[in-house]
Amino acid sequence: MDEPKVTGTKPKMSWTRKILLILGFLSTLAVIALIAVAVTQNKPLPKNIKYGIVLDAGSSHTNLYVYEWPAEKENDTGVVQQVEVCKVEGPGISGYSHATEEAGPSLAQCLRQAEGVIPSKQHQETPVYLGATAGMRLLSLENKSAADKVLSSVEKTLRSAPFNFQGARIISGQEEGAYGWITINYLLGNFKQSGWTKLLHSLRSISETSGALDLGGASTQITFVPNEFSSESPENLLYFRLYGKDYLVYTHSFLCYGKDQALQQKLARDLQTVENSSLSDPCFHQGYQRTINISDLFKNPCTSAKEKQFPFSQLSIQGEGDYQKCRRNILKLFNKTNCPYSSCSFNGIYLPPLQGDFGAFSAFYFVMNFLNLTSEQSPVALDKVASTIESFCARPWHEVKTAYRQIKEKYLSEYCFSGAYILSLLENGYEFTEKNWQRIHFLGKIGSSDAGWTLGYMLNLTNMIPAEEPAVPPLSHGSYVGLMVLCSLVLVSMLLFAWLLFHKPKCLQKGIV
Ligand SMILES: Nc1ccn([C@@H]2O[C@H](COP(=O)(O)OP(=O)(O)OP(=O)(O)O)[C@@H](O)[C@H]2O)c(=O)n1
Ligand SMILES: [Ca+2]
Repeated sequence: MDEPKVTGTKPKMSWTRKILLILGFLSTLAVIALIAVAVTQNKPLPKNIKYGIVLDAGSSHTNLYVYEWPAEKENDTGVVQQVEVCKVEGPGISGYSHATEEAGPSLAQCLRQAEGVIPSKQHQETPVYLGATAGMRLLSLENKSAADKVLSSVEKTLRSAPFNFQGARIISGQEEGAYGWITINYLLGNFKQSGWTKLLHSLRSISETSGALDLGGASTQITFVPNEFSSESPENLLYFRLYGKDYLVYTHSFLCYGKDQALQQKLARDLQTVENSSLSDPCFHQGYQRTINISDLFKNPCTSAKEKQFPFSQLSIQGEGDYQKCRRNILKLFNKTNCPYSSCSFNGIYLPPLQGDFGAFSAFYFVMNFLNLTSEQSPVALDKVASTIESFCARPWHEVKTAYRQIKEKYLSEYCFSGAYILSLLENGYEFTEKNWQRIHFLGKIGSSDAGWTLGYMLNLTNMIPAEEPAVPPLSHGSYVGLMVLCSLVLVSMLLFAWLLFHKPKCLQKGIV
């Protein structure tokens, strides 16, 4: 049987169609190549991590912080983060005034911990700094040679660690305030905004910085950018140029107004009025008792002026748990009578009108956090804060002790005093009102980093905050690849559309579908 013959010939492809097909094929190839190049060639380089160590030698204890950041992004804001914190066992380094050679070895365990966190091949290049604050400032006023010996002991230990020792020194109160302010604004991303956030911020005019409130054991700092510039008290003004912007910052550090020294001051003053060796104290819980050596009370420069002879060597403190009385008692620590400037906080110290938001950290945070008063979702009003502290102070000591067994007795017994002191300092000292109280944010950490002066100190000493804004690529790698893919898809769609226009496939011709 004859095979049926195929009739008719295949229509010849027109030249236009052929060219279009080739063009389409080549464009698809080009798009694939473009995407491949975008993804591979521009892939961010493998991260090269750098490390830095700062020891915060505070009056009550020493903390060691390890920070890390990607080497390529050193000058960006918000790239340095805390990866480790180690609390040194025992007292702050100023507590070694009678055994100065033991100050350094007390840091050894935390240094070993840092060795475990940082890859060994990077130990040598990792800078280590130690900054001592108010405890050492006081020791150096009281006994300069003991303070020097403590610093030498600490230096010896730090030099024997495998890191790159960069110095151990007492930082000034001004530096402590300024670096705390730099830290929180760096971490909050207030210094530099890029791209959309910059536009958004300028539209909402929120490119402001946040003030910093730091409460330590021996000193307290207040730092912020005031609204109006005044040259009344130049020692309280600092000038910074950061990321291309000028900042005039007010700062003051009150030595002896940290929470431990404020309590010492209060006790030294109350002692002047006692007739026997017993003192009723409204700032401790009812049923709480503590005995202190009178010679210890007058040992440091915060209290030494009040020293006199007493017919007893020990003082027995009995708690009364009376918040209102405690507030009145604390008020006497703030001398508001004479102010040589247009406005003052207390003790004749210049304070410009308070301005903007404040981040309050260290003991401001520890105490308010213990009292459950730090919620950012529903900020607690000033009167509610006061009533919470009042009811806490009114609880008998045995009840408080059983309710918070896990908390160190030294801390727990002082939260009533500390709560009352914080309110006195903020309300009476700095004159925060019901209204601007709402602008205080109690912060422990920002992201993974503790709020405090150490990060700002390291950023400054490693020149990681440039004066001028560094040039940044307009697009991030992700946005670049995304844009590439989008453009390619648009291109392919257009080619497909053009092809469909010139060569209508049969299925799209009228009447077939
Ligand atoms: N969970 C905690 C931790 C600490 N504290 C107390 O908070 C105070 C301040 O602690 P800190 O900010 O660490 O002070 P230092 O840095 O040691 O002191 P300074 O900055 O004045 O040198 C100390 O009295 C400490 O007893 C507290 O009540 N509760
Ligand atoms: Ca401190």
